Amino acid sequence: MTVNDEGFVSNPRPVALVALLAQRDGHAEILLGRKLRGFGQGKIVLPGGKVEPGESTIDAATREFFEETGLQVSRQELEATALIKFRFSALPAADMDCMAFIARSASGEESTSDELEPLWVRIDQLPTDQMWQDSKLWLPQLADGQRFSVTIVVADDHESVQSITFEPWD
Ligand SMILES: Nc1[nH]c(=O)nc2c1ncn2[C@H]1C[C@H](O)[C@@H](COP(=O)(O)OP(=O)(O)OP(=O)(O)O)O1
Repeated sequence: MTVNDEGFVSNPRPVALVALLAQRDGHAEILLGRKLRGFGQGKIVLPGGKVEPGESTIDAATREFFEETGLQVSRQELEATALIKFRFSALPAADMDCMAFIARSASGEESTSDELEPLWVRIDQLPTDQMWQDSKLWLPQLADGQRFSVTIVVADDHESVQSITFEPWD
């Protein structure tokens, strides 16, 4: 449990995210997806979702990634790379602490689920106009394999970035 600057108590939800990276047609690409329902519907995000009670973060990462994209990643393949804390000033109940894993290979056929439409995008051409405004400030570093912890405060308009703070993470 944390108390934010305004004194509100928040209890961030644990979330696991997976960034699958690959060279496709000579370009460095990442698998993102358009969220088809739930929080942030319509936005392009990293695949992933809630860690269930009693579940390990890495198990949640493989399970959510498979459920949302149809692709399987092995636990050995996943590299915990960044801790991303989203704080929503207007909606503290939506706060989340995300563990982002990088994967460099996956098996299976990707398919659209009822939660996500998977989309391969070039890392140097991220569709930032369809993503959360903060994502362009940290996703390139994640895709570059940098290790960091970041806290993002989304402003009351539920869109703009009120603050973003990077910290080293070991
Ligand atoms: N400010 C933000 N910037 C960003 O890039 N991605 C964000 C974000 N806020 C939320 N997300 C993403 C992370 C993750 O992909 C998704 C939220 O995960 P969840 O699937 O847990 O959401 P839901 O509320 O739909 O829960 P489920 O019931 O698990 O489907 O939204």
